Amino acid sequence: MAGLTEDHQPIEIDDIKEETNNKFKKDIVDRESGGEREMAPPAGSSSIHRTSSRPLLDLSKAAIQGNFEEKDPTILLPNQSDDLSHLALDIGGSLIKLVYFSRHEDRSVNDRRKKSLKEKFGVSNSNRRSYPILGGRLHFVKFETAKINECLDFISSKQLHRGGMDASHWNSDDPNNDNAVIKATGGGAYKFADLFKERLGVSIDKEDEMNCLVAGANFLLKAIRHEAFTHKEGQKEFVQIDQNELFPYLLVNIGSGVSMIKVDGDGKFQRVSGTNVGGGTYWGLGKLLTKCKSFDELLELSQRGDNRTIDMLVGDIYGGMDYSKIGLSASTIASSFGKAISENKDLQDYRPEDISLSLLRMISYNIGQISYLNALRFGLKRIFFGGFFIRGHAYTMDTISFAVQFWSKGDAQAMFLRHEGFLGALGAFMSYEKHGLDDLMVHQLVERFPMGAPYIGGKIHGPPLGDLNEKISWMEKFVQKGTEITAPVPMAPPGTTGLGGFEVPSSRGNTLRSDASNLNVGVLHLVPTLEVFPLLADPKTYEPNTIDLSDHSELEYWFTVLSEHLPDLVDKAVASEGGTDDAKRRGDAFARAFSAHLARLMEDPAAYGKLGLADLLELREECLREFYFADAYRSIKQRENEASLAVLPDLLMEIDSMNEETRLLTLIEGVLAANIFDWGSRACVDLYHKGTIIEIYRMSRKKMQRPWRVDDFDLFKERMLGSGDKKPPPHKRALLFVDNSGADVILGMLPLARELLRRGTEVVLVANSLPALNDVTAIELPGIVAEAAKHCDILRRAAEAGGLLVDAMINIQDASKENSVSAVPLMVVENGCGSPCIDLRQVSSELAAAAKDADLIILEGMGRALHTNFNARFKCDALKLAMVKNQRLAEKLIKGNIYECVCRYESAGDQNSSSSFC
Ligand SMILES: CC(C)(COP(=O)(O)O)[C@@H](O)C(=O)NCCC(=O)O
Ligand SMILES: [Mn+2]
Repeated sequence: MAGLTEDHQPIEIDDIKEETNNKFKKDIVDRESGGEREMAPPAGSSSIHRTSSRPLLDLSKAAIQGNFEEKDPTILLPNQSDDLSHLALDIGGSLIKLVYFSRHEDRSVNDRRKKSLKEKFGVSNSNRRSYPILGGRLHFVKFETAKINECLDFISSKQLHRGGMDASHWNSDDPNNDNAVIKATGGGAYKFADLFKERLGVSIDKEDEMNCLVAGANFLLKAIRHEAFTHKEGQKEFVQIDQNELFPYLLVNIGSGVSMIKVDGDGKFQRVSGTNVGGGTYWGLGKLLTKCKSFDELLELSQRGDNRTIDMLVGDIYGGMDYSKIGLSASTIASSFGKAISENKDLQDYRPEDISLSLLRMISYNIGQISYLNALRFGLKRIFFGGFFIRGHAYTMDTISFAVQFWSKGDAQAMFLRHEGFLGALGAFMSYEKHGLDDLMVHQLVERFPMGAPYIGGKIHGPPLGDLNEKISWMEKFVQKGTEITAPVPMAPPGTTGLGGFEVPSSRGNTLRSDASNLNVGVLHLVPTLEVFPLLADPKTYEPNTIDLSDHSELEYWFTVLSEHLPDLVDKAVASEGGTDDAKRRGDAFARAFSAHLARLMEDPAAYGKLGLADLLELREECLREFYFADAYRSIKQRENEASLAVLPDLLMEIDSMNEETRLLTLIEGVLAANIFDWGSRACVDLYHKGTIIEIYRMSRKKMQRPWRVDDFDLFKERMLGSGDKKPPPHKRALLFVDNSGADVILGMLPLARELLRRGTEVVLVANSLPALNDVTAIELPGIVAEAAKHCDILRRAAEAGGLLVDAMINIQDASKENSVSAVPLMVVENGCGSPCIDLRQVSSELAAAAKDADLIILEGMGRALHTNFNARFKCDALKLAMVKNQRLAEKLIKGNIYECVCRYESAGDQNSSSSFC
């Protein structure tokens, strides 16, 4: 991603002051001598490529991120990728599964704002990064074993075998390690060991398959929030597993044969049973009976089958009746393939589709039944199924679920894993010592779905994508070739696989596709700095999303909103990059990629884990970043900032002429009115064509009559000003989660912050780490505050005290040194997100540190206070302020209309309070 100069243009390394460049190079050398990997760039070179022996930093296209005038700006290295990689493999009979980790060096250099925060809050994690997605990434890729050479090319092109590992550790001290070793499991680890040595010069360290399966499953179940799911009648439902209650469980791995493993803890397990009737049986018999050429083809066939033509049902024996005395319905399979005995038919008289389905049900039921009996034997309630037989196939999962449900009478539950194909490879990966990943917690992992990941991770793919250009041309080819993903998706509820396992599947359309693209695994970003927001009243039950997209009509609605917004967004994004041909091409690719994501999710809403509106909105931002659109709304934000700053002094004067009570009301009205500046809302964007920013702001303020639709202002006022003679103490520290640039932050939130400061409350402005729509970012805020501070003593002193003002303000600082000593500080922290919404289970460590002494939270805007967190409860006082800029949401959430407002206040001690709907 390119960095921004002050006029927000991308800059190249040549543009960076020589001093900065030298400083940066020195910084790298300093860090090396501090014990990190050696990676000194050769003098005078700005583009450094890997040597064959070890990875080096690639400084080409390095760019400053943030304010160019900062003394120690953050420098990003867009071309530096996968600098430290580690790889593990599971080489099976048909597929090679590859898990590799790319760790990025901490590329941020000193940042004054962060330094002062560190002093103030004592942020403990020394590993902090300014850029939330640079920690490291875990990638999941597959190849056909028959095409092992493609796999070797992939490893070689990414130099994944050169991760600096010795026999058991990574981070070997010897970078010229000739004894490089790759951990691998599966039969192919033995079969292809020589080939790996010959082609890549590496040895294979063979890991026990069962060990790996268990280690992989344990890691996934502990570290990934939406990993396990149940599957009933075509519907996935994610199950939140409490880490402390994970063990014991039964892991059923369905490969060619089936293993049943009782897992009691990390490294504690026992293979308690198994069956020789497994995936190999289905594929082998299926091949003989149907002449299918591949496993997927056989599964595909089953979707069009009717097993009643070949299975003997209870009804066939009892003249169409149920055998109700023992609880068997007429449609229950009495004997798989049993009809073939009495009918005078040959193999060719049966449809291959029916044979395939009959086989699939026979084997799935059998596995489900044996699994349940073993669970019963050991008193296990949870059974997780994995292995190549399942491969995301809806009908298989339904059948197994039904069998477990049926035999346990609902007592036990079958669960499946989203990364089920990668258990072994992940386990092999976990067997490297000292990578520390086994200690990672749920909140430190963020799964992203870059274009390519759902396809290369799921489908077996060809040569690796190198750079963005390749990705774009790949997208172009992809769209030309297969229209099924970008084609309009039918707006029908997802098909079901039938009423339980013993019935005939009622619908077997696209949603039951057996192909491997159903395995949607993204890239796991490991961000050790993320933390759970410490002020959440109950983190375990916290659910960020207010809108549940598993309701199909909701999904359909938001799908349409986002699709319709796309052309305008692409225009803005392309313009933000100068409207060049390259930008247009990227814009086009972005639109295709995002449409493909939307189509995929319409087809299978749970494809990427549990889907909420916040996830969709974040996906859009991530997709923009993937195609190198750093900040699509940058010029709009700048224009609105300038216009708002120009009228701020008049607004402050007007506010200062009021008494305390009127002032507080005016300030809250101001926040609500200014929240109208939202470039993500279609209605608002239509409005902007009708007047200038200031005209719209005036109009919006005029309409601010109370009562608002949700109006807890009186409660808030009482806490702030007291009633009668009782004057409550001010809050100690307030966290203000700010939303949009321009009027929203400058004419709305800053004046409110100023009031709090004036009353002796420390204020922390919490802003996005990365751009999203027209939201203000933590990097932009200090500049805005500095401008505002030119017109206001309170803000200036507080900003100085909070370490916000930099060199530009040094003269003013000197002039008012005495005042600044006593002022309560105004600070800025980044929230760790790049989305219009906020998931408080994963926030930056600096926000978590700032939250520790906070006793007031103000969440502002539709994304942060309505789409997410509307129902969130906090340990301290919380004020949620937003204008509802969408008619449907207004009706649904507040039983009101578009442009009505929410002022919801919940005090710390009053967790059960319900707001006053007016
Ligand atoms: C993306 C947004 C949540 C941003 O709102 P904000 O948080 O800035 O108040 C909002 O603009 C939105 O929900 N837009 C989509 C709905 C619509 O166009 O009506
Ligand atoms: Mn916003």
